[in-house]
Amino acid sequence: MAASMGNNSDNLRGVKHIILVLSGKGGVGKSTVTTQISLSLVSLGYKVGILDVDLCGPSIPKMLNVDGKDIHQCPQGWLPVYADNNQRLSIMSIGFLLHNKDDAVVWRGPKKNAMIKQFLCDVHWDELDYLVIDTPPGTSDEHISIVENIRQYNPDGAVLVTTPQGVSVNDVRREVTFCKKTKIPVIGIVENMSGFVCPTCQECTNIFSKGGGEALAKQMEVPYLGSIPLDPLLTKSMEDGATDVRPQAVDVIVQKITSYCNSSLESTMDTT
Ligand SMILES: Nc1ncnc2c1ncn2[C@@H]1O[C@H](COP(=O)(O)OP(=O)(O)OP(=O)(O)O)[C@@H](O)[C@H]1O
Ligand code: SF4
Repeated sequence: MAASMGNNSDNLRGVKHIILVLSGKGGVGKSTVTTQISLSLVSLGYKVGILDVDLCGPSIPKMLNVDGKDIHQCPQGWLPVYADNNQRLSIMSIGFLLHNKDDAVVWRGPKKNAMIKQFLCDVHWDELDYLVIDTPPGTSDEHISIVENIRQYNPDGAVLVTTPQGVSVNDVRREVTFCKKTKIPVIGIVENMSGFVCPTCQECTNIFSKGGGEALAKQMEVPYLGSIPLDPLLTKSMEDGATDVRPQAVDVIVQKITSYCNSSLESTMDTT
């Protein structure tokens, strides 16, 4: 891991909006949704940063084809890696800092929490419209650490990712409770892997019962942002680090996220 440095608490000051991406369990597509949301924001002209704090499974660098890049330091902290030629998408991942990909898996809680704190404070993002934070699965001490370290920057809220299966939906229920307890607003729920897109004819077939995320959103009185189907072309593009396949549903979800964030910014300005 890179040399440690002092906490530069001003590094998030130039970030207009902070969004957390949470999921109740692993493998439901949290990193995919983080990446897709970010690419959609960039396509709208925003300057976006992705902070990959998934200590045990940092997958963002591979998905954006910047795996193995070296991290450089400046007086204010670590410099993120650009994932596009126009320098509108910058990435910082715990994966860049680990010599051995299995290191973080064996860390105890306090070491993980210290790492998260340093990671949130010591990355020099400069000016960003959106910082999208990919968190570890579940609701653990690590999540509390993340929330504690960003609270002073008024994060806009959390996007909760679920899949249509009942067990995943139950996990999201816990995430909603976590957000309520930690006073992080829920921007909304995304149902991922909702139906399967046939690679031959592009027909979408529902394998699991559809609509669990929407029903849960209604029940928990939080917004429903939309569903993203399981698309083998998307799996392949994520594996190859390509950024050319973005389901249409993502842009619709991002429209809802940006209008939520703009209205939360307006209401903050009204009260200041
Ligand atoms: N809508 C989708 N269509 C096709 N493939 C998808 C979709 N969502 C996720 N995947 C694939 O499923 C796998 C798991 O996704 P991802 O890594 O985003 O999950 P995760 O919840 O972040 O997992 P982890 O808990 O390990 O961080 C990846 O191979 C990804 O490409
Ligand atoms: S959706 Fe159509 S093209 Fe795809 S596998 Fe089924 S029948 Fe074949």
